[in-house]
Amino acid sequence: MLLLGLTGSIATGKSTVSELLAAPPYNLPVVDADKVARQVVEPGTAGYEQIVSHFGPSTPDLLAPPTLENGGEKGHNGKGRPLNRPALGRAVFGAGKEADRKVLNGIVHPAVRREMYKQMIYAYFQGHWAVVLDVPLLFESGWEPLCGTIMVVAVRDAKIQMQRLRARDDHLTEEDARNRVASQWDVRDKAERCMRRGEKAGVVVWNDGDKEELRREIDKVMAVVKVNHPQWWAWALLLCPPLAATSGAWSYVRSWWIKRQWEHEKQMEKAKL
Ligand SMILES: CC(C)(COP(=O)(O)OP(=O)(O)OC[C@H]1O[C@@H](n2cnc3c(N)ncnc32)[C@H](O)[C@@H]1O)[C@@H](O)C(=O)NCCC(=O)NCCS
Ligand SMILES: Nc1ncnc2c1ncn2[C@@H]1O[C@H](COP(=O)(O)OP(=O)(O)OP(=O)(O)O)[C@@H](O)[C@H]1O
Repeated sequence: MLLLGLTGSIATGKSTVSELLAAPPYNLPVVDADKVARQVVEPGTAGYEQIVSHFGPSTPDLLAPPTLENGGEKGHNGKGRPLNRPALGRAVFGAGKEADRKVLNGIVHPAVRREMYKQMIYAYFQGHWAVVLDVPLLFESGWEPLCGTIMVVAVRDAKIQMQRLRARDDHLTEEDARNRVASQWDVRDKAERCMRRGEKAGVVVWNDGDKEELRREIDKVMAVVKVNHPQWWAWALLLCPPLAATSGAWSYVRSWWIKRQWEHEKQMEKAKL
């Protein structure tokens, strides 16, 4: 089964693409890291407790105000009110907040990884030819070598990204939006890094146009991905676990090598400046 990593930067269109891939004619299962990241910090989880204990003292509005809809003072399950996500966002995105963001990532990411592995294994045993891993921080958090193919959804014009982000999340101020964009790698760098993997292992979808154009672009790109990863190969991997292990290991080593070379080049470029 192909692990198709879907990434980009904030508001460049990953969720829009994952909806297209989950619908006919593709019907692919999607493991959505943002969705899982919400589940693992619901009241009553270990993630929730750790976030409240670390960020509570410095963030007075960390929990959503009590309302009838969210279950009042003690929340729906009696384990606390849900997190006030915009407030937590302000605590971790922005200049000088890298250490707090690291703490939050350290709490959330291991739990996200565990849940994502479970969902991937489930998709493998269902015999799908591919599973989409929708992971915004795929490159930043080292998931890249796991993916047989990576699809980066990118925009050439940074203004479009900002406009779409502000239109979708109207609770964000312009500064909030800028901080969020700046907390990730530049999406054009991600596109370049993706192309470095070669056509079989990396595709870039440019999403500066309208949604109809995006759909056409996806159809074009998916035709290439399907030729490179046919259904018979998915069945061969399912029926022959040693083949799956060898193929997975080869793909991992190749991707790791490309990642290493890229990092080396970037270091050399920095040293020249
Ligand atoms: C800070 C939080 C509470 C803000 O919640 P909010 O509902 O406003 O945003 P949401 O979770 O929908 O994320 C929106 C987008 O922000 C970006 N983003 C989220 N977390 C991070 C992060 N730690 N670093 C950089 N970008 C991030 C992603 O592009 C994501 O798609 C939330 O983003 C969070 O818990 N982040 C840490 C977990 C994480 O890294 N999630 C990303 C997928 S693993
Ligand atoms: N081609 C397009 N034309 C117009 N609007 C678009 C296009 N692609 C995406 N959008 C809109 O831009 C916004 C951001 O898209 P989307 O939510 O898919 O991004 P994302 O990369 O998943 O963001 P995040 O990282 O925050 O999860 C959404 O409101 C979406 O409807």
